Amino acid sequence: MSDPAPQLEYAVQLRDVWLRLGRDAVLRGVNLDLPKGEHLTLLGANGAGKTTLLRVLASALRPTRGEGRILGYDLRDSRAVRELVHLMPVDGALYPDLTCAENLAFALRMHGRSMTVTDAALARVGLSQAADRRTRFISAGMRKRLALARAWTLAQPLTLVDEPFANLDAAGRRLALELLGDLAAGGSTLVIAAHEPELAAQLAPRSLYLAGGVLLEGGP
Ligand SMILES: Nc1ncnc2c1ncn2[C@@H]1O[C@H](COP(=O)(O)OP(=O)(O)OP(=O)(O)O)[C@@H](O)[C@H]1O
Repeated sequence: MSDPAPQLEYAVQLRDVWLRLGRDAVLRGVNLDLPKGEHLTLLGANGAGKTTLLRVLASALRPTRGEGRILGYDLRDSRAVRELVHLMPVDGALYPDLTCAENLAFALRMHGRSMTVTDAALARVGLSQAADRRTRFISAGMRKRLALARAWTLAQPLTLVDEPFANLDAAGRRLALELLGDLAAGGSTLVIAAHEPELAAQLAPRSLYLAGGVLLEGGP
């Protein structure tokens, strides 16, 4: 299948994307058109390939076969894609020896943004008291809050979130909905991989289901 023509109204265009890791084909002929501003919930059992697909969309993994565009840029143009996309991995991908405030400031600096918003972002996620604690010493839920604060502060045009509700208490899940809702309202397109379809659907009513590396419409 040929490279899709760049269409600026699409956040994601994938054509027959295959990805092989080791011996296994983890993604098998994935096709996807996601218009800008239309948010997507990605469902599927453990090991179905959700994280792998998010990593392909972030240009962190290159398809073995097939083509794709992110906001009009070829997926192979990693530099351009990474300027526009934020991937929030399931473990938060924080630097364990940096404090909460330093983790946020570092991300902002890497994107040439002002670091003056760090305090406000920490306050927004209830982590003001933990600002100076190294992230290796905070709880999994606090790390999730910090990773959400980083995604919210960066507010990239395409935000990919892997299990944003995992490890959060009820207040944390409400906060995740609010922060991701702010991102959507601000114009970021969201792709949310989650095991909580009813929560994710509040933000992203369109859902697709991965099974054995194949992307299907609807639920299981
Ligand atoms: N680096 C790797 N090398 C080989 N296989 C891998 C690698 N990373 C992931 N896989 C395999 O790819 C498949 C899909 O994994 P992936 O993490 O994308 O699933 P997932 O849908 O996100 O699962 P979960 O819901 O458990 O987070 C799994 O079978 C996994 O073992």
